[in-house]
Amino acid sequence: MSKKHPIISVVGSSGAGTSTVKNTFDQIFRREGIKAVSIEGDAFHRFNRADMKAELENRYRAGDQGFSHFSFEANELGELERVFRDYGETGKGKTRHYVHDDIEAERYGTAPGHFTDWADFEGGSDLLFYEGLHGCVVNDAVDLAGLADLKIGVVPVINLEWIQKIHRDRAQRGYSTEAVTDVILRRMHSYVNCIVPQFSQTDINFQRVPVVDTSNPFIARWIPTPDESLVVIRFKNPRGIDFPYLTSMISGSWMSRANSIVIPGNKQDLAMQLILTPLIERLVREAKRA
Ligand SMILES: Nc1ncnc2c1ncn2[C@@H]1O[C@H](COP(=O)(O)OP(=O)(O)O)[C@@H](O)[C@H]1O
Ligand SMILES: O=C(COP(=O)(O)O)[C@H](O)[C@H](O)COP(=O)(O)O
Repeated sequence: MSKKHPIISVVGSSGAGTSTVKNTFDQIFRREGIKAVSIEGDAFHRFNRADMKAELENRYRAGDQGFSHFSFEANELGELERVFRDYGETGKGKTRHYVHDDIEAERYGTAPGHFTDWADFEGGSDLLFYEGLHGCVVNDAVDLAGLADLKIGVVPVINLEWIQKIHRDRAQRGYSTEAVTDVILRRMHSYVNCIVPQFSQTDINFQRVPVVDTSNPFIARWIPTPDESLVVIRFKNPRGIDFPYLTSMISGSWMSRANSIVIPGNKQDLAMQLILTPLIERLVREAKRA
């Protein structure tokens, strides 16, 4: 846990919505005058696209059906832990970008399926913001959750997550529904063993639940909209959370458990601002005092 240089870690599976949630954090940082440096989790993949394809084929031939981008050994988690630890101690560190598609290729000047060079974080930041697949991993080799000061899970119910991934990968990455379905199936073992356990480490989970039929996510013509969903917000430690304030400020919200509030899907942005702003402000205030 770093105080002088706090770390916020937002974790979610592929297609869960962590990049989308980053937009809300950016709004809070902008409004509060907070300078954040950020890491996209894909930057710590171990292989580029071609090498990953070869690694997958080798492992399949060796009988390892469970290997995928979600697997610990497909990512440089030891390196990520070093970046978290160094940042927590010094406010310094480095990252890179994994280029998924032509838009990102244009932005970073690197071909899709490849990494940009490592680059140091800008100096003078107030905090480090991580969003991606593995920011709260705790296993025999690393304890990333222990180094993050605020841990957020983005965990839509699985049928919705699959709809979101299929639509995003078709629209932005040029994959077919069949190809994305194959990736979903292939990643099931590592999803259960590497991604899901993190959501027990997080401080707050945002779970979007559609209130329209998603029985067959592989034929959904569009992603259920915020108006077509609810969001369950669960607090690992509800002490200190002003639930009466939240339910009074978020119309249509209610408490489903002593540590969980349910809100209309179109109030997620408002809820995140109301909940996260004071938590982020406190992290930065304590950092300045440290
Ligand atoms: N709260 C939401 N409501 C509606 N669509 C969403 C929501 N969050 C994410 N999406 C959509 O789901 C897809 C995946 O989101 P993205 O942020 O790219 O996921 P990730 O970065 O976790 O892989 C995108 O098409 C995005 O627009
Ligand atoms: O799924 C993820 C996680 O990222 P996200 O959360 O953005 O989905 C991988 O980064 C891509 O699948 C890389 O594979 P590819 O080389 O096929 O892009």
